[in-house]
Amino acid sequence: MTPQDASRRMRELCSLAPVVPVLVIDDISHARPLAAALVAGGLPVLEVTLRTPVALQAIREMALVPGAVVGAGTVLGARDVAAARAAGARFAVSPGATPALLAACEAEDMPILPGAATASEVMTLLDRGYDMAKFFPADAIGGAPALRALGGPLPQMAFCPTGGIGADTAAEYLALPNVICVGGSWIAPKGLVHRKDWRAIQSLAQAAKDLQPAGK
Ligand SMILES: O=C(O)C(=O)C[C@H](O)[C@H](O)COP(=O)(O)O
Repeated sequence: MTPQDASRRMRELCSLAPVVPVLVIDDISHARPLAAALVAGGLPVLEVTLRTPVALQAIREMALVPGAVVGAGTVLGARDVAAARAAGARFAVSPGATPALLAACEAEDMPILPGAATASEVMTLLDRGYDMAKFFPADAIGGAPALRALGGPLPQMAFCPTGGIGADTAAEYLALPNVICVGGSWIAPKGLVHRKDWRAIQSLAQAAKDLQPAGK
């Protein structure tokens, strides 16, 4: 898959809803009901981080939920790409981007949302043919003002900012012309997941789906 095709696919997926829930699953029994609640709330694109022993199995199970488009997060290298692909992940997300990671995704036909935090990192991705990236860790590196500033000289790169974003700040990012969607874990907080409060999570998803860009 070419970088251009990968970015086109990621732009399509990121256009399906304003928020991509970032999920850390440590109990496999949570996978299906959690995905069902998020999809029912209007957030079909789900990122399951490869940070727990059951993450790959969770991707497999969540992919069976009608309407869910499940990808793998925390994809750091070729081994993760192969494992994510075998589990049925439809896309990969990474906090950064290395030549080896990008080459693996291109070879394995895995659309990737690579991470970038600086102008040079954005330029490196643009040089390779990518025009959709994750801005990470968004809040810690300057938030919406930093992303707005990057959009001045580099308007051709679109972003999904992630990292430290919450219900209170998401709208500010969504108002930027270079933001298609935002990512975050606030839609599926640990406490609610452990209490299996799927109804509350569905409500959080619904509120996130209905987010209006600030000032628009
Ligand atoms: O795992 C990855 O690929 C990451 O880059 C990290 C995630 O994007 C953050 O964990 C988002 O989580 P919050 O800041 O809690 O919304």
